[in-house]
Amino acid sequence: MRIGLLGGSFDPVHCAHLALASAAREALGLDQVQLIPAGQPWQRLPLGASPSQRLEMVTLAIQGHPGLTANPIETDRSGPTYTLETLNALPQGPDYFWILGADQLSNFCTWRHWSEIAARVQLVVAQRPGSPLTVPQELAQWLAANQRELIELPFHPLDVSANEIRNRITRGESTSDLIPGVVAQYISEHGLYRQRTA
Ligand SMILES: Nc1ncnc2c1ncn2[C@@H]1O[C@H](COP(=O)(O)OP(=O)(O)OP(=O)(O)O)[C@@H](O)[C@H]1O
Ligand SMILES: O=C(O)c1ccc[n+]([C@@H]2O[C@H](COP(=O)([O-])O)[C@@H](O)[C@H]2O)c1
Repeated sequence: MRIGLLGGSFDPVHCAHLALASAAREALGLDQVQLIPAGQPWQRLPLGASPSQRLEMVTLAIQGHPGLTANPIETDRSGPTYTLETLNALPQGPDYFWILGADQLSNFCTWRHWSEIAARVQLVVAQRPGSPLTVPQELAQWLAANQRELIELPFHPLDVSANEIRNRITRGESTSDLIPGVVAQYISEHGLYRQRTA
């Protein structure tokens, strides 16, 4: 089994997340890609939606996307969300591919025990407008020393961010081009992002 993992705050999930997960699945021949909403993304708090709301939005968003699943492993856990803890809790056996955008790659060496994460998964990075795709020096050295490579995913750049979506909702503007209709409806029904949280 080859399983892709796309972790995120998903506050809210948007079309670039879905495109990224599907692109990785196709390009790398993955059996499935699991979207994993972080329970308490410690570098991100406060968030506009609760862990269960972000999980529900992801569950709605992946409807009709074959091979994409929502994994509640991090929203079911309490305390700050550390990716290594998640990897430790996943079943052994499959080959895991951790998918991330260029912005998070730049940040990767601030993750808790990042080198253990890099040893456990194949890292897969996608370009993102506004974030030059640069490999942090420490990670580049680690990859070379451990004869490991970073996979660069062929991915058509999409200038979409959850921050832009939250801002638009706060301003009362449409987000229909950036998020699935079911997610827009959920946000409206739950009154999310009408006021700025950070
Ligand atoms: N437009 C995009 N292109 C490529 N990767 C993306 C894009 N949007 C999000 N990602 C990646 O998806 C993962 C989860 O992202 P996250 O849930 O934090 O969304 P975000 O849009 O970056 O949020 P925010 O705007 O609040 O910072 C991260 O690895 C991020 O780099
Ligand atoms: O493990 C860590 O210390 C760590 C630090 C920062 C980010 N992450 C993970 O990176 C993913 C993307 O995070 P974010 O902030 O872009 O939503 C998400 O799965 C986070 O849990 C993980």
